[in-house]
Amino acid sequence: MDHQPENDQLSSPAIISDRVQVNGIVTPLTLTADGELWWTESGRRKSTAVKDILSFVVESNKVRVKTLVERGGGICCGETAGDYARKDFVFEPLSDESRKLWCDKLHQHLESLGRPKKLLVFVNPFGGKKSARKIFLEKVKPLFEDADIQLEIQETKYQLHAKEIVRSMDVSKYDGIVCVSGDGVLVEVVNGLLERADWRTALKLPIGMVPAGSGNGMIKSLLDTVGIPCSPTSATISIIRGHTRSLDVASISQGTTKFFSVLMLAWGLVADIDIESEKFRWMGSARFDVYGFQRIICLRQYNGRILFVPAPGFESYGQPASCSSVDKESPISDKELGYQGPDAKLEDQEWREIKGPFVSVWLHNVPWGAENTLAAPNAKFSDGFLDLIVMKDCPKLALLSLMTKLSDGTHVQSPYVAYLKVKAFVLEPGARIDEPDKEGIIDSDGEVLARGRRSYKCDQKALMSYDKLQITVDQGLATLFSPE
Ligand SMILES: Nc1ncnc2c1ncn2[C@@H]1O[C@H](COP(=O)(O)OP(=O)(O)OP(=O)(O)O)[C@@H](O)[C@H]1O
Repeated sequence: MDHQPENDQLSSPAIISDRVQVNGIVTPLTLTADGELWWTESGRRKSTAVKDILSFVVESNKVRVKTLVERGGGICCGETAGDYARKDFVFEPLSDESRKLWCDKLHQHLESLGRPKKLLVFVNPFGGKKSARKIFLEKVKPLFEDADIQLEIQETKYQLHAKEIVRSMDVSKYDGIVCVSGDGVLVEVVNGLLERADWRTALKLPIGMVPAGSGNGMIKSLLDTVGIPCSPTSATISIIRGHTRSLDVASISQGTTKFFSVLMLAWGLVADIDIESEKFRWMGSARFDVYGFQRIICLRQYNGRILFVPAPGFESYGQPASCSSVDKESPISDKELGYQGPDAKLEDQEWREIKGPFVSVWLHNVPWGAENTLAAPNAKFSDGFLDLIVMKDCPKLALLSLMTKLSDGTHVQSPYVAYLKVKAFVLEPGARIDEPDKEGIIDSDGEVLARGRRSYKCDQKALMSYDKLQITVDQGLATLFSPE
């Protein structure tokens, strides 16, 4: 016998409930305020997963609802991808009037969700294993189309192309920007938005990531935080749902030159592995492990000094230091319209210092540096602090074992690692101790920020010189599409 779902079985009130035909059988169908569809089939009650109606179309007398259900749930068959399956649910209202009412209610429900309607999508055909185009066409575009999201697609043609577009685009035309790429394009987008005169408004535009690079640290951090596997499908679904979260932005400055970082800054071992392994780009993310092993066997140490303003609770790290080497913020000229970095009174802060030699200095904004690297397990997206991971002297065997611990973040428990949170940071990079005529590389978000003398590809120009640079954090400045 057909029966309506009991109200206490529904997760939220019914928006509409009516008898319809499903697979030729008349059954009650209910749409709840949470976006669940309930119907009975062969005497059993079924439901789609909450809030996973993507869109619907009317096909003659029938209504086709495009849905996503969690793998293993529901009854329809369709493509299974990640933890979700795309399924169509088709029903036939018993009258024209009922069909119109269903369409109105489904439309109202979808409108109430605040999902993005138009997105600018960057596809980087060069990132990672050069598969972004394929990922976009096979995994991303069909889902966006099913969700009725209008796309403006832009393949990036060269380095900084995305930044160039973002700097001058009409932000009011879009509900978000999507990067089908690695973290490099995301950083370009954030920097492009911050260089605009209207950066305050522009930064409210949510940015979504679909993993198609080598590292994919940002999207891994976003999805892993809520226990979702890092896949193009889950990333696309989280963009479709339209939830957002704010993200701290670190301003790195050297004199009047500025760079805005959202992922990390590395100097020493991590930077050398990240940048010098580019010659193994064809290996995908395995390049980091292979080259990492090589770098530890021939370990380098660097002279230098770091200064930092510790977050509350981390005041015991390092030694007290004077703020004399901290630059006062440079005055803003009329020509500089973009964001100038946070208005922090650095000279009034309690600075501490650690002197070299260093094996590695690593600052992290989010937990994952790459899909297999939980660099800073305690990092938060918008706590206003950067996690600092410092390694000084460390035996090679211990270092090799630490490499294996990067995948679950337990490296920070090692007695060879100092792990703390900082509000501001100064790096004074020095030369290698084994070959003092050679210097290192400073890497921010996977790109070279500065190259020292006789370092890898030292003839190529970088944004900053291999010299003192200063970092401050602005809490929650950028906006990301996020699964929750
Ligand atoms: N058509 C292109 N040719 C060459 N480089 C490009 C092109 N389009 C974009 N780029 C540059 O490719 C660089 C790397 O891109 P991306 O971050 O997407 O991949 P990745 O470096 O493999 O991944 P990750 O940053 O996550 O490690 C960026 O600096 C970007 O500017």
